[in-house]
Amino acid sequence: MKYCYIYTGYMPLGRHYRRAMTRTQPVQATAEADRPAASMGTSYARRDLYEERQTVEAGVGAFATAAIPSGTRIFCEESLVMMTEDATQIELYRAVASLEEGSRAAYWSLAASAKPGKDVSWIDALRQCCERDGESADSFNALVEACERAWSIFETNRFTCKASTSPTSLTTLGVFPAAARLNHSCAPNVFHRYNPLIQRLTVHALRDIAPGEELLTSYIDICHPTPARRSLLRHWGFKCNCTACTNPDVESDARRKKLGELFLRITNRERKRARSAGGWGPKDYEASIKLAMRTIRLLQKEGMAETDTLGVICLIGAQLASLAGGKWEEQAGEWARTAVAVDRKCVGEDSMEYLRAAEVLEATRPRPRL
Ligand SMILES: C[S@@+](CC[C@H](N)C(=O)[O-])C[C@H]1O[C@@H](n2cnc3c(N)ncnc32)[C@H](O)[C@@H]1O
Repeated sequence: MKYCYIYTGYMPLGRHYRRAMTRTQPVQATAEADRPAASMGTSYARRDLYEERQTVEAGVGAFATAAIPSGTRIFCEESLVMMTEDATQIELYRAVASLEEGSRAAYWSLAASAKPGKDVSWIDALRQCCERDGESADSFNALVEACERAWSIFETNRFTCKASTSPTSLTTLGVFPAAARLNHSCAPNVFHRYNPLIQRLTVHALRDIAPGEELLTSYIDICHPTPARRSLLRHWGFKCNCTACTNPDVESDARRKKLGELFLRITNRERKRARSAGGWGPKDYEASIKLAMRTIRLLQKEGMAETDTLGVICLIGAQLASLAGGKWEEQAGEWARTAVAVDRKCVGEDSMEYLRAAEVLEATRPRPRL
């Protein structure tokens, strides 16, 4: 009988069970697998800038131990495990069990507060494998428990690495052991994003952070009013006590709701423009540019000008204004400069977002007359 080390000790991992698990899809994300290693850089967590500490209500958190200037990259981390959203508990367990010892211990040490999934069909599949292998009921129960714990840790700590872009594509999620200690706020002071070019999760300071402040990221899209944010955060099993949630102000909620709507309208119009194959006229451009303007003003009013959302809208606005030309040319340059500055701060110069913004900025520069 083969044994595989997991957090509870040694556990039987029989012939059928192993075969059942190897039949499943590969667990490591493959999209970036063939990128050259040279572009990936190193992994680090700036322990010289922060420390992990127990909090009163939110488990372990990360706290600044030095002044952290806005834009500082605090984490640049490889994932321990990366799975597509359709992966089963068994597949996840297999991925964790196959980690080298240090990484496996790091995984099992993470918080587990997410509730078990509703779909329990994987338990039947596991039972059949265990029965075929002649495993005892105790072994089977321990294995179910291990799979459930692996799942809860994953659901508690995963960050989105590749968002689904269509109904047929799947979201990829990863667990990053140091960044996993970041607690949530709907008024965050750091920003996280997976960078596929370097295959790392990066976390940047959104503003200057003073020593003693907790580093807080947002697990969700914050362009939602308080009740909607609360509902999204139920997944992590806590009620957010950040400034935006404890004093929900009607005007702020209305602004965040409006921001969500405007964002959707702009992105839908952009999709339409992409399908129009150059058939857009000046009025279409003007309507989209005005939507971008309204969104940017609202972001500033809501105190969200520090977030990456501003960079996204400014980039769209800059592209539209540049294409519209004429009276919009100056605006195109201004928005492109803002997008470059926001992306440098939030995701860094090695990110796709920054490179795209820099390209748009270059295109908006006035051409010398011949
Ligand atoms: C990614 S982990 C963050 C690190 C975690 N606190 C730990 O001890 O390892 C997510 C979990 O932390 C807790 N958490 C995060 N943000 C919180 C907050 N604002 N208030 C209360 N609990 C929070 C919740 O239990 C959540 O499921």
